[in-house]
This record gives sequence, C-alpha cells and structure tokens, in this order.
Amino acid sequence: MEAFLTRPKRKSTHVNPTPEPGPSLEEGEESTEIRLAILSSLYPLIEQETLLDVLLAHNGSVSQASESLGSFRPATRKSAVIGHQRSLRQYTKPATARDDGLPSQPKKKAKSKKGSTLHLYDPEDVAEHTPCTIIHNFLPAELADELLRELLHEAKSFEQITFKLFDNIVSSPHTSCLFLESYEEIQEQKHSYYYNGGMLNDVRKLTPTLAKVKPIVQETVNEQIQTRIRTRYPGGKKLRHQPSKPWLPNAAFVNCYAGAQQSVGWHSDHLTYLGPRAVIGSISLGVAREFRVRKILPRDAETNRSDDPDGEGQISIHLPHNSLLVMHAEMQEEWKHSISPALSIDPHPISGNKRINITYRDYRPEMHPSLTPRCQCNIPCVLRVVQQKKENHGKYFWMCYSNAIPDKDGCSFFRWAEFDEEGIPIQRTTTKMTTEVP
Ligand SMILES: O=C(O)CCC(=O)C(=O)O
Ligand SMILES: [Fe+2]
Repeated sequence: MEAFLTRPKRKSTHVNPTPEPGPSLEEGEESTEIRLAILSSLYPLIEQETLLDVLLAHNGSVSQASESLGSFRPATRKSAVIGHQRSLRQYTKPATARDDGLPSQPKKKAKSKKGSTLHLYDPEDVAEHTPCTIIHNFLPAELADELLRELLHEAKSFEQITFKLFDNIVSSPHTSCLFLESYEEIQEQKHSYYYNGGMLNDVRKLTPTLAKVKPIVQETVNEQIQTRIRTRYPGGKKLRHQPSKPWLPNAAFVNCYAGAQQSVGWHSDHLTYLGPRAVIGSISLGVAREFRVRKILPRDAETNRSDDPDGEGQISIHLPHNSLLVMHAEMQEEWKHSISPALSIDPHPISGNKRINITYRDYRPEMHPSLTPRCQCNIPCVLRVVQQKKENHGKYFWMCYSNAIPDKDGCSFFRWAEFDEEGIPIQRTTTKMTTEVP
C-alpha cells in the first residue's frame, strides 16, 4: 500500500477510476475520488459507499483507512447475480380511493438513502428515479448477437487506458476503444483530441454492424429525448443549454469487461467534446452487469452537508444483454455513474464472462478542440461543471488538462465557460483568468 502511494513512478498500476474518453473527475473532488479509487482497487469486494465512509472517518487518509480495513472481509454481501424483478410502482403511483371510503394512503416516495443501494429492473422505475431510460430487447435478437460477436473479436486487441495519477501511471480495470465513421475523422481524432492529457493511439473505423446499428440507436434516442422533455422536464421544455437539434451519433466508444472484477469507477463523462447537456446511447451485450448511478447534491461550504441526504444513495440499474440505456441531458452534469465489480456473474452463451458496452456519442462540431480555449501548456482545455459547491453550482469552466500528462505538471489556467440556450459556446474576446478553482 505505502509502496503504491509513495513510489515515484510505476509502470502500470491497476486502479479503478476514470478511463477515457468518457469520464471526467469532478472539480475539487479529485483527491476524494482518487483516494476512493485507490481504496476500491485494493478492496474491490467492499462496496464503494462503505469505503467512502471509512475514508471520511479517517479524514481522507488512504493509508489509515487501508490500515483499518486491513483485516476487514465483508461477512455477507448481497449476491450480484441478476435475478428477481422488484417494482417500485406501488410506492410511486398515486394511491387509489379505498372501498371503505376512508382516505387513501399517502403516496410514499421511494428514496435511495445514503449508504444503501436501490436496485431497479423495471423501465418505468428507471425513468422515474434516474436520469436514464432503458429499453430491453432493443435490437432484433440476431442483430444483437452479430454485434456482440463482431465486437468480441475486436476486443481481443483492445487495451486498458492508462493515465497519470499523481506520479504514477495507472490503468483502467477494463479495456476499450473508440470507433469513428471515416478515416479522415480517425486522423483528426488522433492528432487533435486530448483525453486526460494524452491522445488516443488506437482509433478504429466503425465495424459494419456498429454502422448498421447506429441509425437505429439514433432514431430511438431522439424519440426518447422528446418523451423525456415532454414528460419529465419542468413545463415540458428542454433544459437550458440542451440543443434543440437532433442528436447525431458520430462516435462509438466500446468497453469490454472481461470477468466479474472488471469495472469502471465513479465518474461523469467528459463534456469537453460533447458539450453541455450531452445525451449518450449505451448498448449492453453479453453478461448482465450493474450500472450504478448517484446524484451529486451540492454541499454547504461550512457544514459539508447537502439539503437532502436521503437523495444521495446509489441506484443500481440492471443492464441485460441487448438493452439500450439512454443517459439523458441532466445526467453528466448532476449525476455520477459506475460499473461496480460483481461477486459473481451469469455466463452468457456467446460471450462467456464478458460484457461489451457501446456508448454512441455526438461529438459536436462546435466543441472541436480547435475552437476551445488552450491553456499556457498549449493544450486544449477540459470542460467541467461545478457539481459539489452550492456557490456557482451548475456553472461550466475550462481548465488545464495537462496535469494528467506524464512528466508534465500542468498550469493553473481557469476560465468560466459560457454557452447560449442551445449549448453553443459564446466566444469572448476578453477573458478573465484566475488561479482560483471554484
Ligand atoms: O459500461 C458501461 O455501461 C458504462 C461505460 C461508461 O461509463 C463510459 O464509457 O463512460
Ligand atoms: Fe461513463
């Protein structure tokens, strides 16, 4: 443990958080997230909420938390096997009048209390309690199997994404690869787009089946966006900074989780190239795994408490083979997600112990790195949003990326990012620069 924390440089340390191009660490929260990730990589069988509690009990000291966890082995842990269907509709539907004329039971609000995990299987529950919608049996069965076979073949040569964490080079505990539509876009991607401070070496052309499935995802996601706006958003109106124009997926980021222990830590996906209020269409194939989400509630600077501790628990959405999960426009700014390690999995007839995930993404032309600010390191900045602090909550900002580049220490560049109603960046000629991160 100490060796891990203090060793000056280490080739590939296995750690749990933020691979790319999806995830982004939250501002000012890096240390907690990263410390949690380190603990999580050391104790993969202990729930992240428990690890967080232990970490907080030791004032954020990983080594002390690790010491007290040293002999800890969870006595019992809920089975990770995907099984029964539990619906929350009984709690959330308005109660009907009683036959005996007595007043109806008050409507119970299902909450995900801090420290507990609410397991959701039913699409109506998912839409009600999370910023996602799920569609089961999304593709014709044969097409889903064809896509799975094709991507299992591709995944044989996928690599773990490595990035810099303090002075260590660490790698994500699963493999992935980015697929684009044309060779021009691949070249462009390899030479202009930065992720965690570096560029992607392995970018491939969409496979025939990824290309065939793309318009199906596009149509469904656009329908789902409209339904979401109509049924869930205030006044039935799109969110501020959410584009009105249709969602056009032009990239597919494919993840492969080989075995129960492969995972991805808590993160929000980078908005740098997707822009504000990004929507993502995510297909799951092969082994069913748990997708966990939790809302980031702003905290009071003095008490470090949120207004609604009952809203902070984890929600687990079960993602079976051939399901489409739409992460809606409120997701990346306000929630975090993860694929937690599982104790056990049900093998899939085609993929064995593997799960393939495809996230179709709309890399927006107005977010091209040639149009976004560069910091003093001459590298395009990363776009982030204030998630935790009440002050400036929801505001976007650009900051230096290169802290994540091996052998580079980065600079203190910071600039508020402004967007119009449609989420298009507003270019300013004069810029305010400060070293203070909100
Ligand atoms: O595997 C999944 O379902 C999620 C992957 C993810 O969060 C990402 O690629 O950003
Ligand atoms: Fe993600």
